Amino acid sequence: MRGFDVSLQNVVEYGTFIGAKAKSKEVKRENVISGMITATQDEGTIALSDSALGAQASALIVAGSGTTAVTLTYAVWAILSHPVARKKLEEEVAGIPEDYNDTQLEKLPYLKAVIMETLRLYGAAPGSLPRTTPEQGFQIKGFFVPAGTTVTTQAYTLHRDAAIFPEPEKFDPDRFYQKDMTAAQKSAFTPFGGGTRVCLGIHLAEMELRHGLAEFFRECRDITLSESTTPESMAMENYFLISPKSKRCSIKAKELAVANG
Ligand code: HEM
Repeated sequence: MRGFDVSLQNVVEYGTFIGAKAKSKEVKRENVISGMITATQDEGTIALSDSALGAQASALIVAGSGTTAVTLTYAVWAILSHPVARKKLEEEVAGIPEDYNDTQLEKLPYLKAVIMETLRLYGAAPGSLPRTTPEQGFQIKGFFVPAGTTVTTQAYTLHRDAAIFPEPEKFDPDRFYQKDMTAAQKSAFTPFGGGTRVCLGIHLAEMELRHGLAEFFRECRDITLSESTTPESMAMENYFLISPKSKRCSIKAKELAVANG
């Protein structure tokens, strides 16, 4: 717990530092925090305080780093554990030019399918996302839920509903490969949440996943999982953000063992 407190403290301190830097105009390039300052000034609303800016920056660090990192970690594990998927992905990403860009990556159908299947099984935040019903209450499937009730749904079980995703426990990118999702899949597939509070970083996260996986599976053709990486070591723990029980997915290149994640 002490370790957690220290980490949180570090994030808050760094967030405050970023906020102060953006305010002092030391950073020449526009970034999301300086954008917030400009937007509130333009609208004539009260300027964001240093602590509010720091809190925004800290929240983005927390929401935007571990989430993508753990999803990438599970993606690498899943692909290295499935030789057919690995071969298809390696062949697809090997076909793009050396100086590839994101527009080219977006057009790769197998990479897209791998990312969707990873997000289905190993999206970083698959737990409850609470909402409060509006003042007029809420009608759903013939039931009335009174105003002010906390309601929630979560991706974990929706993504493992066999009626929507057959053989749900199977890592199978082909279920999304060059196929449109069914209507039921579209409404159940919520790795980034949904509605007005949907993940703010959805497009950045998808871009990071595309780049991370494309680069890894172009460059690391001789990588295998280390013996210590097993379904047990990768079993999912969930304290709002998931992580493997062992906190890592160890891989090795030829004789050299490296830790990933
Ligand atoms: C694979 C990576 C990611 C996953 C799976 C993920 C997932 C989620 C989920 C499930 C939520 C809750 C949405 C809801 O309540 O409906 C969320 C919220 C949020 N995410 Fe992400 N996220 C990822 C990456 C990122 C990145 C890269 C950023 C920004 C740099 C980010 C910023 C945020 C923010 C700011 C919120 C709060 C939005 C709000 O309450 O209005 N996320 N994310």
